[in-house]
Amino acid sequence: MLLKTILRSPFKQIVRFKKTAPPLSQLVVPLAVKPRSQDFNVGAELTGKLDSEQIMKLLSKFYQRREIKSAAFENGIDNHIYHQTYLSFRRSCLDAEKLPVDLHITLSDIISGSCHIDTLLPFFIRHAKQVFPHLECLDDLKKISDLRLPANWYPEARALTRKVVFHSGPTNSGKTYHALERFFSSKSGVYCGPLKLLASEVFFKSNDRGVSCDLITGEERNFANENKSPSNHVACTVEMVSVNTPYEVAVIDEIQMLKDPNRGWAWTRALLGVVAEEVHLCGEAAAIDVVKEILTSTSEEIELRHYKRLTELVIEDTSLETLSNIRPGDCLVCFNKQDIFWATRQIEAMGIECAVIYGSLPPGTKLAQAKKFNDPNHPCKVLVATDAIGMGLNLNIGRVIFNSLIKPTVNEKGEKEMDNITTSQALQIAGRAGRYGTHFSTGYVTTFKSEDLPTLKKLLSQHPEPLSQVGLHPTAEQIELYAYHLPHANLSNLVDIFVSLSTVDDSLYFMCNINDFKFLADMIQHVPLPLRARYVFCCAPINRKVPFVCSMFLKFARQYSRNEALTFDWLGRQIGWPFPCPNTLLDLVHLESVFDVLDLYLWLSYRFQDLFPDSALVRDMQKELDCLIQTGVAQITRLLVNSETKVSRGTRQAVEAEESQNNLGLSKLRQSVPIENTSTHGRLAERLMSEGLLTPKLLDELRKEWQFQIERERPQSYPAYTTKDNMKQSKRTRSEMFKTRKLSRK
Ligand SMILES: Nc1ncnc2c1ncn2[C@@H]1O[C@H](COP(=O)(O)OP(=O)(O)OP(=O)(O)O)[C@@H](O)[C@H]1O
Ligand SMILES: [Mg+2]
Repeated sequence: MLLKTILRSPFKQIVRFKKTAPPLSQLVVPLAVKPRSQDFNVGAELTGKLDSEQIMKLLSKFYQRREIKSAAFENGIDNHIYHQTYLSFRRSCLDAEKLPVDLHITLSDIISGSCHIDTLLPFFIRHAKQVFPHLECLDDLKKISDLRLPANWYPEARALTRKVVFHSGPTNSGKTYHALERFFSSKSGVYCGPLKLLASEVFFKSNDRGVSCDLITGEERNFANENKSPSNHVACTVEMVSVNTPYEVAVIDEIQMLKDPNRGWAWTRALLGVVAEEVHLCGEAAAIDVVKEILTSTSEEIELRHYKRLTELVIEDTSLETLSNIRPGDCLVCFNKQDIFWATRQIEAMGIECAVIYGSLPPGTKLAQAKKFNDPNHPCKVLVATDAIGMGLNLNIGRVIFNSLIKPTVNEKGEKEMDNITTSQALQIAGRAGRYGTHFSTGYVTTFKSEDLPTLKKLLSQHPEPLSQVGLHPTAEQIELYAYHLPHANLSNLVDIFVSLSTVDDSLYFMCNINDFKFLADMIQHVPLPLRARYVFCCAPINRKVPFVCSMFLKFARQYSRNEALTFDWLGRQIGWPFPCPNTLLDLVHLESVFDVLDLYLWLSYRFQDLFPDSALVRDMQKELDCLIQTGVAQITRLLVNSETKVSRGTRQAVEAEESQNNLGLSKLRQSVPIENTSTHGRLAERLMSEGLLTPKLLDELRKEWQFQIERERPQSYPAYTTKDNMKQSKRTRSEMFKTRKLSRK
């Protein structure tokens, strides 16, 4: 029971990265106050030498006084700063040789009884401002980080009264289609999408229709015109949209992403800042009210257009239960790579070819896999994917099967949660089945496990919760102004102080998660860089969980700080170019991270063209790498088998040696190694322990249950083969069944 409760129930676990924001005083780093250099001690000349013991006594008395504490508080000095200042002030008072004359005289007067101890207050506050410079400019800082009126950040958009059209409706209802029709017929337009693949799709569609359109993503500028002059139409990822270029029509897709804890700020910026006569928003009706509310600050009204789903979506009454029930047109959706690899292996063992799509695959590989799955003449008719397919690719899916309904997420407080997927996510993913225009005129959806089916039914019967807040993010200019006021604070610290002092209208807005930014800022803190360059480096969209990418990020920053060009040759040496075809899953995962490093290079090359001169060559390198990864993914079962052999043959040391050679973390290795029956528990347990979700005591109890359950549950879960012959037999039968079913559907 215990095992079931922990692993199967829709539990909610919160891992706190950041508990609650610490108070400002604990974020600011005290500065050391240098004693003044003076040739002779004027104070002593005038009033005689001071006795340290008497000074200690009077300062201690001063520190205890309630009146002094409350006066300090009025000057922005809280308990923490009060104490830190006291320690520093006492140190400098005891260094009597270097005391400022006025302080020397005042101390002497207090000791002689000719003046009250409270006379020290102005000196104490003067000292506090030296130790904590933010006290001097608190009002300025608060003003800079006043984010209550973000609409005012975009004067060019505010010079227009834009016509805003909200296309709402369920998935597959033609929202984007109708907005794009307006985009294609306009004299100039910008499409803002959530993913590179969606922006590319619009780029190709537009140019195919004879409407010249450029593609702009963080890593790519693709001009429709040969002479590289900009076209009137642009398809871009939402972060890249210009808030200075005027357009007739702007389309902002998946507008409900305004609520995204990490990227929401980009939709808010596009919504408030895009300079267009007509702004078309596409997305869930749940975003309507918040958009209306935001647009009251711009005095713009919205016109609502509602659409109905173009094909039927049926929730099946039975779950899949076993992979032998898989049929052509099925897409098994998993929320982690382990399950993807595991399921692929099992399905291919039945003689059924799979297409595989997950987030960290390069775009070319994703497209190649999608193409293979979509091609009616290709034998591959089953897709195993993460929710990376939730937005974007057009796939000929007949049925979506949720392998599980639990997905790890990071909420707006930077906390990692293991929770049931939201209604919005369930609808988005389920909505991939039976896309209009494919040969599946009805979409079907179900779960793998029967116990998940009621939850899925419930999720799909609900409407996504209305959005209450949308994301915001400090701009480079705001951080730069902070740096001007607090020149000694490092970037990560500046951002913390910014967030702590910022005022946000929390009835409508929230501050997006800045943990990734801070992580990168801390990593390159020791590298000497100008603030603007440092800020740009820290905005790089990299996955900080991949050690190889992080180490290359640091190398890029170092090379840049030395003002040395990051040439193709240099890059090749760093990453160990060229690579052979991947042989194990580790190789494949490593190639994926190398692809991300090249993406990082290209991303930086648009920001620092001089020192990243070889973007064209790197792009070619990336194409080659994409092909290698495609080859690897096409033979995923072979890679899985090779990985397993290596792991089972080798000892822990061998695995670790390979891991360090590949510059991968152990967790990555574990992630990439398929989990098979009994060993599942050991590795899963280790992972749960390392993630703090399981205690050793609990593990002990669980082990006892596992022993019992392994025997009992094995035959009911995915088909587990005991002997080779048995497996071959099952493989043949299933493959035949599959072919028959495929023919009968045709
Ligand atoms: N009126 C139409 N004529 C022809 N094709 C259409 C029409 N409406 C939609 N489609 C096609 O149907 C498919 C689904 O439409 P679309 O992508 O606009 O849906 P959506 O509501 O934006 O879905 P999602 O919420 O998943 O983004 C697309 O391939 C689109 O080209
Ligand atoms: Mg759409």
